[in-house]
Amino acid sequence: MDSDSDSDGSHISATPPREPLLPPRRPPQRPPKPLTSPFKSTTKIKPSFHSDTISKPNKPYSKHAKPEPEPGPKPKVKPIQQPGLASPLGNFPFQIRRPSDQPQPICTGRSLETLPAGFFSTHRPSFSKIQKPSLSFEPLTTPEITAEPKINGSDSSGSTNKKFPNLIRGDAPLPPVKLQRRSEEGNFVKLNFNGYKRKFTTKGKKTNSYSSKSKYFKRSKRRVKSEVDMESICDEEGLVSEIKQQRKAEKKTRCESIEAAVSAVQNEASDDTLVRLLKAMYGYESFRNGQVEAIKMVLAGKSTMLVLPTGAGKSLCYQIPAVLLPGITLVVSPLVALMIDQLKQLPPMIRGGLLSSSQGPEEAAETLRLIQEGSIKVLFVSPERFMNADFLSIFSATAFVSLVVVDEAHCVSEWSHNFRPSYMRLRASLLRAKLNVECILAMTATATTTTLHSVMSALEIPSTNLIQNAQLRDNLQLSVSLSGNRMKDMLKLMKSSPFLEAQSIIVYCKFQSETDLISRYFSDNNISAKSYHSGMLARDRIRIQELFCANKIRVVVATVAFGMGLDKRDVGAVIHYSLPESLEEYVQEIGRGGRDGRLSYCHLFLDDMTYYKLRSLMHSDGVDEFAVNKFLCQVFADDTNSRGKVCSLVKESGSRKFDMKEEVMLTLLTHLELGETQYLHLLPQLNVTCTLNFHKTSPISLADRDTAVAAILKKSEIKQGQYVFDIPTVANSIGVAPSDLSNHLQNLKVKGEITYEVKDPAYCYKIVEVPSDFCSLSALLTRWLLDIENCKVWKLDAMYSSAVFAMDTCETTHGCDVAQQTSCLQKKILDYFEGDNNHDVLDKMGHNSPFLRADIKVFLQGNSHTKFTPRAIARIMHGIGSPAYPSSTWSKTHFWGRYTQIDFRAVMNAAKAELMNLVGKDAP
Ligand SMILES: Nc1ncnc2c1ncn2[C@@H]1O[C@H](COP(=O)(O)OP(=O)(O)OP(=O)(O)O)[C@@H](O)[C@H]1O
Repeated sequence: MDSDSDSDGSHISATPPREPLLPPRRPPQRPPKPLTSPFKSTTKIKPSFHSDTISKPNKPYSKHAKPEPEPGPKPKVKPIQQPGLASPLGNFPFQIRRPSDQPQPICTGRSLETLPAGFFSTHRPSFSKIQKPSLSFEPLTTPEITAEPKINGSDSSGSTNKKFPNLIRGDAPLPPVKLQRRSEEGNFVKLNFNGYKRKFTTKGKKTNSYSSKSKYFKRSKRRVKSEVDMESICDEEGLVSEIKQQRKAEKKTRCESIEAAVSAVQNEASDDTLVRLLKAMYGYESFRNGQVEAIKMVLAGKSTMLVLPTGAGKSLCYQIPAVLLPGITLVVSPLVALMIDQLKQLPPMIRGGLLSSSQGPEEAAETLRLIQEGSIKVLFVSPERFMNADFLSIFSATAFVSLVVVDEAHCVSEWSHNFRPSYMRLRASLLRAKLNVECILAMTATATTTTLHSVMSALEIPSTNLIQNAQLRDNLQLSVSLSGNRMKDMLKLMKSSPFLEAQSIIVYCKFQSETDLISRYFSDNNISAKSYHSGMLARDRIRIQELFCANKIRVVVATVAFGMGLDKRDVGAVIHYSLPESLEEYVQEIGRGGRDGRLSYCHLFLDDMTYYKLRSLMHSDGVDEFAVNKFLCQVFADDTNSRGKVCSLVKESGSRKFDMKEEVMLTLLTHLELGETQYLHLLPQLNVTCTLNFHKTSPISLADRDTAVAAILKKSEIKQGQYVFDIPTVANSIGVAPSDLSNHLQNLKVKGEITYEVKDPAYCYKIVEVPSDFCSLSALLTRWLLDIENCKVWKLDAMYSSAVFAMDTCETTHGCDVAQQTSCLQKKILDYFEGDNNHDVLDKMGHNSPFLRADIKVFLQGNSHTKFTPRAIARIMHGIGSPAYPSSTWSKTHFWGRYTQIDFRAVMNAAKAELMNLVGKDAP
């Protein structure tokens, strides 16, 4: 089963350590469809995206039983220095007035220049000839922030020609580019415009393949409704048909102007022609910083790393190429909710689709049909899709990919705040091999220099192809305050200017339980608020987001699950009730504010208890070398002859056995696949334990004509008349993939031959190479995981240090007032992003306690029947549950969470010493 993530996007649960995690909800079951198999029965192979099925057993086998059918440049950023007005809350003398009612642009553009037509018809664009490449990781110049209103992010406002701090120089004219084409006769314009014309001529019909809810569909409905209204007023005067004619003519004109703009770009992709297309497609007057450069790079077939602030308009940088390039633009996105949002935001002339594991088979089949038909131009997928051979095969067989867009590209790097093992699969070599794609566009709003290095290296993006603007917009006013009672202080803040006037507000909390508590508190105090977190039903989350976007709810109190990709323009304030885990997370979250270019107020409440709690949580993914060693022994079946074998690792039991989170096991398995040596090949995840009943034909007779059934009979245990077996074991014995066996079982089920249930979700893999030295490999992997753990701790400390600096040090050293905290925080943030993950940060943790060893000793004596590792003891003392020592059991001890203020490693060392002591005493 593919596992598209729809979580908070973090290994760490958005639940306080004391609360046990709820199991994930299963999607509703769909009626089974006949699937193909490599076995005796012969049906045509169809790609399947649902390989596991759970069904209730039918009646057991009876001879007479009947089968039952089943179902660019970093803008100089100038600190905002506004005369703040005193707030009723002593600490927050915010300014009430917005500087202007005019929308403020996010960044300024620059003049666009053109090279002669045909420049690229003889040679590939050579940017090096036009602009001087400089090192991409050079520190950026000191930012300046200006709160001056600008006109729609363009230089037309008369802004100065700013220097790009990176490679794509703002002062250098960019050449037109020759479009990347597969073949000379590629009729891609026609293809796009088929889709486009359909959009404009079939009113109210589906546009994007996820379009039952798409805005275009809704727009059409609205249009129809308004037409009905008009009808009642104007019918007699015969105006209705006139209006309709007029609209038709408008659409035709628009369509023609886009068509003309597209062919102009195809003749010559110059700044002018691209601006014309921008205007025709979106109605925007000019490109924002970095956009035209990125589009040109992509059109020239050059892989590009694009780092622009939140809300700067990164999506447009793949949408325009998608219209111009011949094949499909594949957008890899980390969250299903994000994909849906992006799909909805596609302009009408771009037909989009998405594939996610939360879709039903019919929906997925319809999307695949559209891909094969060539109608889909932009396809959104999760990175997990790249493990699915059926998915990849459609691109080698029928459709081709012109461009792969890696959205939230920082997830590729283990040094980012949001590393996803599934993103490791997005290597340039792999994408080239599987999709035959040359051009990759990686986009992010938040990446440190270290993160950028690793993303660009994985995606093989040359350092000359980095387009980077300051990762912070200049219309966010930032402030921090220390709070002893955050609830009360937050209410005060909400009831005072400028928060009182803010139209829409997002409050970010760390834990799900906090969101409910706060939204209730707000509601009790006459502030319309709703909570939002990943533990809620998807439909409730969608509803809340819709109500918020329609201004029916003023405040959303959310965990990190809310907001990624949210493009509500008028969010006037973002409040952090809890400290974010990193500056990246902080920048992403405040980035939801002020997307209309107007000033947005971002306040952070700092409290030490949250910091300590988060600091403990940063250690919840850590593992010890001996656990990794044990894990490797199981993965490779402790057998040097297991090469080529298909194996599985049951998630739940494995996780308990090695005391490792499932996500950590997946990280290790992915490293074993994609590291320097390929030890294994990961297969789609499956439920591996199958309990089966025969119904129509006797098992023996069926086995006579079905090799899979024969193998099942050989490898099963019979329990209460049912056949219980391990799917990979049976698959191994007949040399097929576990997913093929699953599909075959489903076919037999549809024919009424069998019913079965599957359980035990597991990681499946094929062994490619057995490591020769388990010890050194486990040492290497542990070191790597430890570095990741340390990096997370460092990121939290950097966030905390910056907040403390702005609130405290900055005030005393530089005499800043609250309004000027913006410049202090901005400086810290920009330094952080330009640095290399080794800035000095505040160390607030204690490193010893006179009672620590004594407490550990008492704890061990009281639990002498249980085996502990130093890490397990430290986790208990820090109040973090783990698979083998769950909080449901261990939070009952009064040592639970007692030492959160002492550094985790110091507690581990003390625990190690006490354990050694104990062993010494026990020794004869
Ligand atoms: N050149 C432009 N002129 C005016 N508006 C623009 C321009 N380019 C993009 N926009 C608008 O800016 C808004 C934000 O764009 P988009 O969602 O692509 O931002 P983003 O960079 O992906 O942000 P995030 O990283 O926060 O998701 C959208 O409403 C988009 O239509």
